[in-house]
Amino acid sequence: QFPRECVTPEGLRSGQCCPSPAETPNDPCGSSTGRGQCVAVVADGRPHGPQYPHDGRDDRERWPLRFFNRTCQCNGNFSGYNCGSCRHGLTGVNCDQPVSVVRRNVMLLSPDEKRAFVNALDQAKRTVHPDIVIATRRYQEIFGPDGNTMQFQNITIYNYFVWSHYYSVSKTYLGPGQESFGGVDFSHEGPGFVTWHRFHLLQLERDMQDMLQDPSFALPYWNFAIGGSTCDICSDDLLGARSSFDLNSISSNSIFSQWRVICESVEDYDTLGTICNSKDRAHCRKSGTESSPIRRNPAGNVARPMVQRLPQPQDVADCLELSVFDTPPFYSTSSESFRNSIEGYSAPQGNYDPVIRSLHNLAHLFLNGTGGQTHLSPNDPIFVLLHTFTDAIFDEWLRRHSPARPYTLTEIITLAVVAALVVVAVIFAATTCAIRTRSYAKLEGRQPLLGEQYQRYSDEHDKTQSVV
Ligand SMILES: O=C(O)c1cc2cc(O)c(O)cc2[nH]1
Repeated sequence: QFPRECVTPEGLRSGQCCPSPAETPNDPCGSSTGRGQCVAVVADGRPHGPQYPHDGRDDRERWPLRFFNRTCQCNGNFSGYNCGSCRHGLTGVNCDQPVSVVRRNVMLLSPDEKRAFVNALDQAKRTVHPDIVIATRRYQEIFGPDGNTMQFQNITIYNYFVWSHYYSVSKTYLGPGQESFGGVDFSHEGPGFVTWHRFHLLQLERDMQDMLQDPSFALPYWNFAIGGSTCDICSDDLLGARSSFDLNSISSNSIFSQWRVICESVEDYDTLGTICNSKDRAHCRKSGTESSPIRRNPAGNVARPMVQRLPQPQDVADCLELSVFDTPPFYSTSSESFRNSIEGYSAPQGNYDPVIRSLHNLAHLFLNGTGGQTHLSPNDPIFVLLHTFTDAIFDEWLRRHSPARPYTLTEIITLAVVAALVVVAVIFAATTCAIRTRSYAKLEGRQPLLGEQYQRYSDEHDKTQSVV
């Protein structure tokens, strides 16, 4: 997924993706106005962990170096692929006006607010992303059969949200006739789980703010930690009630019954070596089959009773007690790890047990359908609300256990200077004391004990009373 302006044959061959902000053409990254500059990308070069035994086989390794090695680095409050937008929470031409973006409990929205949110999601499902296009082939084939037909497609704002999640979890293609490697997931089962999903949500929130031209638009959240087996947000004024005709479908009174899922033909992508793309639908239509509606059957997985109920409020309280963010082996088998507990591969109290599913994972599996399969889950818009709540718990954990931030160079220098001054002051004070003590000791024999002014104490007077 890249800015549309960067995916020309010349753009990709140059390895540089440094577009100009819309207001200032021919000004890469808005450098002439101090918004940013075009710099070499520095990607993590450390070796992969044991879970991923390949090297150089997957476009996603050391992202985005397979495609681009120079991109915009924005200054201060500026942000975006061309530094043409503001950091979250800021607005205005100079990005210096704070704007409050408050995520609220979706159940507490007014009927008008609920309607506006549902309509905004539906608009995002239908609106082509103004800036971003998706790759439909791996890098090897990205220039097309003739070397000049770029293999990128437009995608809608919401489908881009679905696609990027799919891209992060999809298998590593090892070549024709070889089984793809499914042992790695770039956004789950590891320390990046909470931060990856935080950025994912911020991207959608930002895209919807731009679409609605409302910089204060906030995604609401679903408090899924309510126990029991009722999906409280599954009503037609929110995310869609259950259909009366099909246990696995959404009621036709909900706009979400009209939504069609993308990225479901994983076997085809593997065989053809393609990536999920919107041609799926055309292909399916030609062959007489539409792509599928969202499937959802909350609490309906009778084969797995453990996932027929939602997490309990105490589960949230318990995982917030874990003070260590993540623990070795930094995987879905970690114990005493806040990350693995909120993700839901260990118990909320921290102990790992392979049969346990809790918190975030349990909420996904409870949905029992599209929302419970990693390559498809964001197709069900409940994903958005499930993850804003997961993110709220992460936010609370950061407030309670915020790991000490490493000092910056300026802070280190300031601390060193202050420490040096303190040492000099202590040495000076100690030396002065020592010299004075020595000279007083010499005088002691000749001086009255309390000095001149205290000689007016009269023996007749109360010793506590001054006669000065
Ligand atoms: O089986 C699980 O634990 C499971 C399913 C599922 C689906 C999903 O979209 C996730 O993000 C996580 C997840 N875990």
